[in-house]
Amino acid sequence: MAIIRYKNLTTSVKTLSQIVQSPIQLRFIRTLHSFVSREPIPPNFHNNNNNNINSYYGSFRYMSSSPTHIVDEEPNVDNRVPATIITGFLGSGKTTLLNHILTSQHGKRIAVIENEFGEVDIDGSLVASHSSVSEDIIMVNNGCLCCTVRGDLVKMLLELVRKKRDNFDHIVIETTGLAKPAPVIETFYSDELVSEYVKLDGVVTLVDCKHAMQHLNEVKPRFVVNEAVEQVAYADRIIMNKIDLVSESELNILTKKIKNINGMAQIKQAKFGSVDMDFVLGVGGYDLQRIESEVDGECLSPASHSDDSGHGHKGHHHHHHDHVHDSAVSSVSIVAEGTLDRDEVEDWLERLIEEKGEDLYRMKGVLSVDGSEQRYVFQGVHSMLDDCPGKTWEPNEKRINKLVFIGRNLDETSLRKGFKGCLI
Ligand SMILES: Nc1nc2c(ncn2[C@@H]2O[C@H](COP(=O)(O)OP(=O)(O)OP(=O)(O)O)[C@@H](O)[C@H]2O)c(=O)[nH]1
Repeated sequence: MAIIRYKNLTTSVKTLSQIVQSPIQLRFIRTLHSFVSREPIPPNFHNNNNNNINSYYGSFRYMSSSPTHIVDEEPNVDNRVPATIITGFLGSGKTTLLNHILTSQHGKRIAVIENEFGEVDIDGSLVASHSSVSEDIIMVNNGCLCCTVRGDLVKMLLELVRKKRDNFDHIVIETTGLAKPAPVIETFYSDELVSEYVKLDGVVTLVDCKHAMQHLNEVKPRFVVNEAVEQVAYADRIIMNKIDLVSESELNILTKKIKNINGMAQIKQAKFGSVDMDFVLGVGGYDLQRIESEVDGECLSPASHSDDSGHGHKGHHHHHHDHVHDSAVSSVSIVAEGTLDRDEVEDWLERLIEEKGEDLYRMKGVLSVDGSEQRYVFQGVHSMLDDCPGKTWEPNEKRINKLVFIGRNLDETSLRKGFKGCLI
């Protein structure tokens, strides 16, 4: 069972009565986030095949009728519809990728939520002219998805699942070039109805290889976030787009820069957003069952730490610091053999999110804890922490713990100290 904990215990206690039981028995505790008023979803919404809906905001075009979706009613099967967030700086190629998704043969019926500043939905017409027949496209024109229209996003997601669930298999949300991903991600956790019916599949960030370095290095005034950095930091998948416009050495420098910010995401280079669909759809970025393969990826594989190799893994750690530019957002990864005291781990992680939740963008880990033959798997976004037992350790398998943290002003020394304090 996956449990989502929040740092604000008072809030949790206050709202225990509002715990929602989702199809995968995910216990959800509502936080202090602002909520928008909305109509309740009728219990039989799955069977509601009404094609005449209008979105609350902006134009809505329903582009096809589709075969009836068969809903698996088995208990413990996660029937929630996956949603992918596409983000990236202005002009990085988000619409180009979206068109690629909509015209590729992946067998999925996609509902699209887009938002653009201004009155004219230029991107909407671009997408529409390219898209195949089975997409829903909703435009949000009233501002940036991450701030003013977040409530609208909730409404639209609910509207989609309530009225048109039978007509799509996946939702793709294209954010404006300036959108900060965090509030959009939080929508999937902080709104109990959304989290009950929609699961966040992953954040895909487009990087314009020609201009990214300039944006990533831009020094912002105090308390002003650098959106380009944030978009890279929150990504599960990064598409380094427009590689036709840069040299090999420029690419290498940029790749290093990106890995310094986000040592967790898988990265692919592309021209015109042309990547395999399984790189962007069905990535399971927030799926505890898949954390292990994620942290086992290139970023945390022992081979990637050639500077320390040959000394075994014990106490092995790595900090993706950018020493050229003092970017406040970076990754810290820890790879170390040993077994941890489970209570200490839970205390440590909870303390961490309580004290540093604001600055901890993402964290993931696979740990060996005492008294368990199974891996202890966790993932977190800010002050949300989600954990569950993972795969069983083989009898003679080296118990190597792998953790990765992405955040602002991460204190590597204290993270390592915290980790070591849990070792038995
Ligand atoms: N040379 C080159 N141009 C590209 C590539 N990918 C996209 N473009 C072009 O870059 C421009 C911007 O691409 P879009 O897909 O509209 O970018 P976007 O991120 O949706 O842009 P905004 O919505 O303004 O944030 C378009 O003219 C694309 O044709 C690429 O790999 N190479």
